[in-house]
Amino acid sequence: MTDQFLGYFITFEGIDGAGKSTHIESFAKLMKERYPERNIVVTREPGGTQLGEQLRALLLDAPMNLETEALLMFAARREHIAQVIEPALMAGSIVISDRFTDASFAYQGGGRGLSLEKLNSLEKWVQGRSDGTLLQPNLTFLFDLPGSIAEARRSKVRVPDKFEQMDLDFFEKVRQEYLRRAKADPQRFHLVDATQNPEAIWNELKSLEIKL
Ligand SMILES: Nc1ncnc2c1ncn2[C@@H]1O[C@H](COP(=O)(O)OP(=O)(O)O)[C@@H](O)[C@H]1O
Ligand SMILES: Cc1cn([C@H]2C[C@H](O)[C@@H](COP(=O)(O)OP(=O)(O)O)O2)c(=O)[nH]c1=O
Repeated sequence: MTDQFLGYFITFEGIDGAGKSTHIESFAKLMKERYPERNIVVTREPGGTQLGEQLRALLLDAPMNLETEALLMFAARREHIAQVIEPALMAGSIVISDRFTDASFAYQGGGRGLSLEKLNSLEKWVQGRSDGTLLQPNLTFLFDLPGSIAEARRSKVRVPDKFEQMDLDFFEKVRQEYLRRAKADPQRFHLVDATQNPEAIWNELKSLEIKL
């Protein structure tokens, strides 16, 4: 039997420093105002569960083999789906996640060079459902901007983690893989020009009609 999701799954994606975190909480509030009867779940990857947060601490700090990194990202994701995302969607909640699988394709695939074949099989394994479909976001905001602008924004405010220490060439490859995926699935992706000022971005997010 097909498990019917009554909820709606939204993800925020983009290279580090693109401006996702700046907008995610206000966006969650906006959804609550629009849909007061719905429960809103704001979560993140890697993370979102106790185990996922432990894996996050390792992933953002310890240098590791590429396959190990991908497997741990997807292990954290499996737990996140099982404990948080699927139950919330089954109960009709709106789930808003700071990153999901597009980030694995972009960072481990585009950035570090893991093959699409391996990423596709991990995705199938971790997001596969009993009816043969894959759990996917209904809507993904991709905050797009050149790596140099993102780097300048980051350097003002934070101590870089493992990924944020990567060079511009890495972030350009990550960005290109995000854009490739957005082009391949225009129905799911909404591309945000993240070079705009925060007010303009917020107006864009607010004006988007979202049909649950
Ligand atoms: N549109 C913007 N223009 C200029 N600076 C921004 C913009 N959006 C966010 N910032 C700033 O850039 C930094 C990184 O933003 P953040 O939202 O943490 O990015 P992300 O979550 O995508 O890594 C923060 O200091 C934030 O205030
Ligand atoms: C979900 C995910 C994140 N990442 C990376 C991207 C980011 O550099 C990092 C954590 O993302 P993020 O939460 O955006 O970092 P911050 O708290 O600094 O805003 O993990 C991957 O490499 N693969 C993945 O599958």
